[in-house]
Amino acid sequence: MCGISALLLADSSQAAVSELLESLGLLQHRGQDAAGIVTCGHKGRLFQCKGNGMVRDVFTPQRLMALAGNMGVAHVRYPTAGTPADSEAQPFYVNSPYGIAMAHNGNLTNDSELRHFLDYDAHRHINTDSDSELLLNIFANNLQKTGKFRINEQDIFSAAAGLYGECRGAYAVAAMLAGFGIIGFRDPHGIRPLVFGRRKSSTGAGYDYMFASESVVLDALDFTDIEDVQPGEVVIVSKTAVTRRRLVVEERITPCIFEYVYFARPDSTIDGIPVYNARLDMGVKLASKVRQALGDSIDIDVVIPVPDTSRAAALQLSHELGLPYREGFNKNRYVGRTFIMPGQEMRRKNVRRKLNAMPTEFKGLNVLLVDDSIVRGTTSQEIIQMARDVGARKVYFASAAPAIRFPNVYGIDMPSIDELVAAGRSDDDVAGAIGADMVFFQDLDDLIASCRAFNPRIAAFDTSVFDGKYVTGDVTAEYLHKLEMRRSDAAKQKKPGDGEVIGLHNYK
Ligand SMILES: O=P(O)(O)OC[C@H]1O[C@H](OP(=O)(O)OP(=O)(O)O)[C@H](O)[C@@H]1O
Ligand SMILES: NC(=O)CC[C@H](N)C(=O)O
Ligand SMILES: [Mg+2]
Repeated sequence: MCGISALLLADSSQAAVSELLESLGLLQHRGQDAAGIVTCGHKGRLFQCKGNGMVRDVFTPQRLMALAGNMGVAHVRYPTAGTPADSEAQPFYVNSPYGIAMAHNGNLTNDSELRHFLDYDAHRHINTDSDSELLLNIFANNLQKTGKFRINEQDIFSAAAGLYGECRGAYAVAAMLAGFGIIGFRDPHGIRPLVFGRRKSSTGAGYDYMFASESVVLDALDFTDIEDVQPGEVVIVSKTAVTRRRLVVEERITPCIFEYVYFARPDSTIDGIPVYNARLDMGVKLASKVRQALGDSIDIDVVIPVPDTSRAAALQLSHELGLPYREGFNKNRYVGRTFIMPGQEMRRKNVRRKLNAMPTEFKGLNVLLVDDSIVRGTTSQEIIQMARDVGARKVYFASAAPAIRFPNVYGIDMPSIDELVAAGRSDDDVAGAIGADMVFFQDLDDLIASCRAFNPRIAAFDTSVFDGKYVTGDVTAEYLHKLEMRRSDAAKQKKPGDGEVIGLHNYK
């Protein structure tokens, strides 16, 4: 689940880089593997810094100074396609036509077909295994068709319409055309989020405009008039105007429900739904599930969240059940999110490095641990053991999301059904596998209701990891098999080619 942003400052003498950097800091929770910024300065020259690592590692003061210009595009990466190579850090760039830099959040489901088309028909060289490089080249190929010396907004809409016709899957995009402006668009189902907003220029030069994956970025940087880019909509911010057009209107738009469960920051609002409030409501509904299962014999002494994401749901659940809420696990704030780390061994070790159980909160007690989700079971397994090690008597485990039993193909790296602890298991079997006395999973209808409560206009969500229904309609068993072969933990152990691909990155 990558994070993307793009900024155009009205005053051409100002530099966009410091706020782009800040935007990446605010989106770090969406991708910890690579980061990058491309800016556009005088004479339409593009400047780039990107590479593997956290935001704080990739950008040194010296590298940042070199990123000149009043507009730019930025990215933090959590790979879901291709390899972890530096060369797949984003934004991607192509020189023709016009000079385009692009940052992509999501995952294309027809990447093999697009790769073939770009090679055999469009004759465009693709230098990495990244699906995002394909997306950029599809856009470039469509823009090329205009055949013009200088383009206008209509040409960009035509290129995007071509892309909508050719690309399947999930894509929220922030792009920049050298010397022209910035562009944001979302796939027709609106699976991945994208917002934009404006702000009066500090020098009175007009309005600054920004796109970002999450509204928290725009809030923090004092932007106002924050709106979602609509599914299937293209928003173009040039030096002189903002032009938007909804090119595809799907019958049902289906934002990814896992954004509300886990990915997004609680202080963001996505498609009109405040994430924190949706999580509180998940806690209310999960409480009634626990009550239903245990009836009058609730023998729980204390409710304890698994930091960080589950806190809102756990708090509200404890309130509903009239049980004390205690912070039993202390979190090391310097260890990142474990679920989005590559490789099971790394994830497992980091749960232990990150969370430490405080014996006073567990000794001799029946505890209810609450997490937002159980995916591979890495966190729950470790944490339940930790609770027992410090003297917990019974350990119940509640998940604010239903059991995850199907792979994700839209930008969450859950490619393999075999890695999902709940796949093919009953709830009792899951409890056995993670070492809990009992598990409680949210019902899917309740999860959907928790989100819809804040925006009933959204009739449905992408809930594929819970029900195996893929909203783009093109996900076959063969595709899922190929994905698993390419991206399971076992497949990732095989190293990519050792050779350095052509230097489109400059981190080292
Ligand atoms: O069953 P698993 O495969 O372990 O995945 C689920 C866990 O991973 C996530 O936590 P993470 O540490 O990534 O982030 P957080 O600090 O935001 O909760 C999520 O919040 C669950 O705790
Ligand atoms: N999580 C994402 O959005 C990933 C974007 C893209 N598919 C990549 O792997 O780089
Ligand atoms: Mg967690």
